[in-house]
Amino acid sequence: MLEVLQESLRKAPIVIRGEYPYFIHPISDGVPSLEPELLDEIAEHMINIAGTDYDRIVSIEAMGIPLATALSLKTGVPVSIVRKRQYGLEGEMILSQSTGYSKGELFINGVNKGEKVLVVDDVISTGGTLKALLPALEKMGAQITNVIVVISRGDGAAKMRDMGYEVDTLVKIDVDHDGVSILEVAGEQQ
Ligand SMILES: O=P(O)(O)OC[C@H]1O[C@H](OP(=O)(O)OP(=O)(O)O)[C@H](O)[C@@H]1O
Ligand SMILES: Nc1nc2[nH]cnc2c(=O)[nH]1
Repeated sequence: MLEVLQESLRKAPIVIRGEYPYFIHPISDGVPSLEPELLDEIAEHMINIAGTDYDRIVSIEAMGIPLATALSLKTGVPVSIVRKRQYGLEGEMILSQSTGYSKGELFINGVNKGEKVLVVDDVISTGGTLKALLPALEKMGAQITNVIVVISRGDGAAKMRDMGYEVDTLVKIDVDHDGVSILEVAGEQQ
């Protein structure tokens, strides 16, 4: 299951950002090369989890964009990207994002009251991003049907569950200075 994703994670290099061992992978960074087979495997898996019954796919720049695009092409569902830049459009929602290595603001546009929304992203780590985003989408009147994140590292997904949000993840990993270890793969017995 998810063989292309697992193989690519085993090859992921690590760089140190401050104290934080940061893995570099096509899905989370777009480098060195994001192969269509990998995107296809992930998009198919997301459709197996969430189906296609939603009005909008919401994802976060930068690395949610290829995932949301691949899913949109398969499902015919439109995409709204949560941006790190302000547009000042009517109804724009502003929120504060904090990750393990950055802080900033996010801006949501294009999500309409009453819409069924699928949220996808590349990585969940501290959960800081989704902790800010999911309540904001609900405040805008969206009904969140599923939240799917490709790679889980750390306890962000568990924290989101404690807040009442189920986050499906495709692989759980651990990262240290030597590389990535795969702890769990969706749909596989451990
Ligand atoms: O669970 P968290 O600790 O919040 O981390 C997860 C966030 O970190 C990454 O984005 P990043 O802000 O690095 O932006 P990028 O996609 O532009 O690289 C990832 O795409 C998530 O949005
Ligand atoms: N690429 C990448 N994205 C992340 N988002 C949260 N942690 C990480 C990480 O270690 N690597």
